[in-house]
Amino acid sequence: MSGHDDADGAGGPGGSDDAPGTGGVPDVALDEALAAVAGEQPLINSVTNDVTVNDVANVTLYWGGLPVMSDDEREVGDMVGIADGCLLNMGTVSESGEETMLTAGRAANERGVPLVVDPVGVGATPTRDRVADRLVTDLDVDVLNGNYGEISALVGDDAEVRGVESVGEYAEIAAAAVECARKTGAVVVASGETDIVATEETAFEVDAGHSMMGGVVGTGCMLGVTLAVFAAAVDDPLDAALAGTAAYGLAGELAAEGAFGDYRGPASYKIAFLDAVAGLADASTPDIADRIDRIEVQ
Ligand SMILES: Nc1ncnc2c1ncn2[C@@H]1O[C@H](COP(=O)(O)OP(=O)(O)O)[C@@H](O)[C@H]1O
Ligand SMILES: Cc1ncsc1CCOP(=O)(O)O
Ligand SMILES: [Mg+2]
Repeated sequence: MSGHDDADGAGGPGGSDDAPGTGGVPDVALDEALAAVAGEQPLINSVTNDVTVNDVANVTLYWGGLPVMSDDEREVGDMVGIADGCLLNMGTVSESGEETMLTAGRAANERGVPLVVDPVGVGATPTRDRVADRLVTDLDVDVLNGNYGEISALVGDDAEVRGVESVGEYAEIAAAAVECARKTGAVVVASGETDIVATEETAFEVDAGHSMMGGVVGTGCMLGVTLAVFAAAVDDPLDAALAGTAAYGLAGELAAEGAFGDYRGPASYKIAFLDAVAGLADASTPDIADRIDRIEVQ
């Protein structure tokens, strides 16, 4: 595992710690990030929802990681302790599941295992607001992903989350993502037509993806575990979030272009998308620098 506490200080592909690339954008090498994932085969424990659990497991595997879905209070701490990354997705969280997520998250923090949180549906109900608040308050989260509505709701901005769906317009999403990063200490990925990756200081726009992705249940969940896989193999959480978000969007584009077979609608698109995730490293090693722009946020 590489984790964030490696002593080698190599910083992984690219390097936000080093000289930034053009326009203050970190110079993240996607081919190196994909190779790091393939080389390390990170074990990712996902405590996730009942709806998309199988997709989350397969995406872990297709990037080159190893999935495990331990969510039993008796063993989850041990499993996370030997893992290289951990995802907490609260999509169908129960009362006992909430405690299990906190146990898993604490084990990740104690062992320096990169932790990703997807607060699915936060903003939709008071229960979800309370669970999400506990996760981001009690745990040190490395990367937090949610759709525009969820990220806006987390910071108390106007948001409409219907069930797990983001509804409405979010003109200030970059500012909300930076505020969310300040509140949680995490690198924040706000997903939507254009993905925003934010730190406490700045925000980046990642121009990758396809509208077909919005018509498949679970693309947000699969983005979450993608971020866990990249965070496990790439030392810096910002580099990992940028590489993971861009790689995921590129897979969505390749699938939409038909590079992994014809599709007839959202169901067959999903299969092509999963194949694109599995085949991205061999299909191309694209330069993602021209897909990432810095956004000025106060
Ligand atoms: N209209 C769109 N155009 C391009 N990419 C999209 C679009 N809608 C969703 N996506 C992509 O689908 C993934 C999931 O995003 P989103 O639908 O916001 O999450 P969720 O499923 O959690 O609501 C992200 O990678 C996002 O970039
Ligand atoms: C429909 C649904 N209900 C609870 S979890 C879930 C899946 C949400 O998936 P995503 O956040 O990727 O759209
Ligand atoms: Mg989601």
